Amino acid sequence: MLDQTATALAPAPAAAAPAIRLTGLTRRFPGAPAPALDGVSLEVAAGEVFGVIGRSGAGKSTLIRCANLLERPDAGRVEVLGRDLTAEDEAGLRAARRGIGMVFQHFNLLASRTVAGNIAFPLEVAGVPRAEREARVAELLPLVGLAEKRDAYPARLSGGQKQRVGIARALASRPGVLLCDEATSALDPDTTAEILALLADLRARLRLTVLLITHEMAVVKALCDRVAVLEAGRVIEQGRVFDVFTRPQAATTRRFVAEVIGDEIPPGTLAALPPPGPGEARRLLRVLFAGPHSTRAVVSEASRRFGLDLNIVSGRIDAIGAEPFGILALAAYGAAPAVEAAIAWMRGLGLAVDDLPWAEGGA
Ligand SMILES: Nc1ncnc2c1ncn2[C@@H]1O[C@H](COP(=O)(O)OP(=O)(O)OP(=O)(O)O)[C@@H](O)[C@H]1O
Repeated sequence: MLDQTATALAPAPAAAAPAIRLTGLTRRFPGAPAPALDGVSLEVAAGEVFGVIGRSGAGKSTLIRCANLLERPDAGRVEVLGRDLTAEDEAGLRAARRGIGMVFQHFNLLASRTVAGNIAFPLEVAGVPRAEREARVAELLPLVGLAEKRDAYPARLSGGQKQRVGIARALASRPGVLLCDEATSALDPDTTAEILALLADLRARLRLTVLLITHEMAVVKALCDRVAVLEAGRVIEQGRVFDVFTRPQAATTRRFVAEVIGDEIPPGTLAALPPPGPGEARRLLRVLFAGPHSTRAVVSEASRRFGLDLNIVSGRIDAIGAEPFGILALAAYGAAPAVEAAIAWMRGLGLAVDDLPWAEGGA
């Protein structure tokens, strides 16, 4: 049975349909003033880690529950590994769910079973013979770093260890896709980092396809290839994590991104800057360097070439995956055409330059 499942759920070839395709998902709970999901569409490619981020109440839990039909959408379609779950009857759904692993925020372990017993549980339910179950558990324990804890009961485990069990259990039937519901939200920061590293490692080794929901941008940054931002049941922005982090479009996304990118201008900084001199323009610019630019050289050369006074008011150099980037906020003083020319010159170098509002002290 295990082998059959594995074959049926082998990763799709590159040109095939996405591993998960959600189309026009809508869910309104009876009596609720607004729908929890309002026409959500997204696609997760085979081997991709896709994050859905949103504030409390945005609709994330409803979305992930709809993705395996634990919650039935009022409208829309859920396709997983080429199978339309919305068209399946209960028996079909049970079979399809064996190809979908689920990791929960609160682990949902059985207190009366050992670590091995919890990991083997979905295999037992699926009727996998004992010897095969034991072989699979023996494979999974070292993979999640729990080789020593085989016979421990959940009450004796730390939160991080419990989630390792939850992850191993989700992988037990070699699912074609993994759904993660706030997998690190119940953990402290160090344990969160550990579990994120484990998921990143498993993802690389097993080429997992993952759809995860989270309210933490750090999770998206550490794990995801692409991200969708959910607000009031709608996707307000989606794209590659690098693009969304470095050039967020929606105000909500900018707030999320600021939490992890840390490119906010420290309070009081702008108020401390001088007003523009007579005939001078003063602009606040956000300059994004993607790739191996030297921020210092660009700032000093722009200043020299165009006769500007450029003050760095905040700066941050970071990387998302293997892609480095830098973000600077510059207060630019000089003749208006010279500032324009400097902006055009920087854009010509491939930098993204945007105006920021002069939020303090008045422009
Ligand atoms: N079973 C339910 N009955 C009625 N309303 C519900 C139900 N489940 C969710 N809702 C409502 O639907 C909206 C979306 O909830 P959902 O739990 O999906 O959001 P969320 O982004 O996961 O938030 P949180 O992070 O707080 O769980 C909220 O307004 C919520 O109150």
